[in-house]
Amino acid sequence: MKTIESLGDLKGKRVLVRSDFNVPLDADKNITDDGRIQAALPTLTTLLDAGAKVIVTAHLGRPKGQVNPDYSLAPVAARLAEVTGVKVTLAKDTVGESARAAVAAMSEGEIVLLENVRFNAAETSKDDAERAAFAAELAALADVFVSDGFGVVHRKQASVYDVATILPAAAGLLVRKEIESLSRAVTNPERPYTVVLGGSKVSDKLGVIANLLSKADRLLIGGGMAYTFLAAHGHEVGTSLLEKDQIDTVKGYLATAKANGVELLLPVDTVVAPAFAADAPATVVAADAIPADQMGLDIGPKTAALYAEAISTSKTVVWNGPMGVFEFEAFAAGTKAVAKAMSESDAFTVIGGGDSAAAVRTLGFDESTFSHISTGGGASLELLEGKVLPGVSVLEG
Ligand SMILES: Nc1ncnc2c1ncn2[C@@H]1O[C@H](COP(=O)(O)OP(=O)(O)OP(=O)(O)O)[C@@H](O)[C@H]1O
Ligand SMILES: O=C(O)[C@H](O)COP(=O)(O)O
Repeated sequence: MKTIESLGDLKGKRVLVRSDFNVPLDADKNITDDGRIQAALPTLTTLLDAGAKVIVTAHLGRPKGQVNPDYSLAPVAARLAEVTGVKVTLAKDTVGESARAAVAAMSEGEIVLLENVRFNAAETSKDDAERAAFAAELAALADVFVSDGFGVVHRKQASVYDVATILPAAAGLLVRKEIESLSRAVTNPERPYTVVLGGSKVSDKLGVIANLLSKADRLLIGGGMAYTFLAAHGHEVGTSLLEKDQIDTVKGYLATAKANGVELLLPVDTVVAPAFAADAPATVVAADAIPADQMGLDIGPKTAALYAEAISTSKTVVWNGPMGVFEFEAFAAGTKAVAKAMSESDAFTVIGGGDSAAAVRTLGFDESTFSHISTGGGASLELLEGKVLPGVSVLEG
């Protein structure tokens, strides 16, 4: 991938940077986890120090091509000014009059943040010509392009892909670091190579599981998706999350794992409750004894110990998706146990994805005890699946 250095002397140049500032906000629009903003800083400060005029484009949520103040990047602009210490101007639009005026008025060493790029329907359009026309308007604001929004490099969107075909383009430091770290786990991992998968949606992660059955030595399954696996084993799962239409596929995975010699570990016990609520009474039951009127909301303590042991004896560990409903204290122990085992391990440890990364931070773990915490959810999963990502391949050459 082309580096920022390949763009030459950037003093006085207008540099368009695509960042991923899709951060979680509370009801009062306070940023609850600014990990993605912090992760963007190395590239932004490198460009600011080089005397560039830094124009940042980013999205927040999925406003579906409509201007919607609920999805304004205003909270991000304020935080960006705090953490960079430089002047940050939020343009009222992405490529319109306000954006052009802000860029024309900016000085070297300053940032202009363009308003949510997804307020423009063309950004995510499936029509190549429509996207290209919008990308040309973005490109007209700048001299060169730096792609640094790792969380969106799996999207073939105007501000990620098309603009890189118009302007001289390079990968930012975050995109490089993410690709290097995740590649180390995907190609040639030190073994035993263990992948811990959790979260709520089995269907979203089927492609990854299929791919990992020929790559990983151990697969540890937790979170909401575990119950579809338990059902495939013939266990009753009560009112737990269950994707019935995936049971046959999952049965196939269990057979492939056996045939390939992959250790596929499922919960042996689980924490259940009568309702999905923070104050629901929690009970530990064996994985084959889930009561009909209860739902599994976390892996149980025996499972947590087994998974921690499997992690501690591995040389590469990749984790995506929480082991339980960690947002509720009563169901956070499984996620904490996995995070603790990873943080204490000497292995190359990668946390892939939004919710798991946020879980690690909100549960109070020191980020430096993990080898790499990815800022990308879908993007890191697609890399694990072995897919070519459009926002990466466009930077090669
Ligand atoms: N047993 C369970 N029942 C219901 N929900 C669960 C269960 N275990 C975990 N979850 C929920 O799964 C959610 C995370 O699922 P998701 O698949 O989106 O994870 P992720 O892959 O880390 O996210 P991202 O795609 O942002 O990277 C959490 O909000 C958590 O509360
Ligand atoms: O949150 C994410 O994973 C990225 O910002 C991508 O968002 P998207 O799934 O809406 O494209």
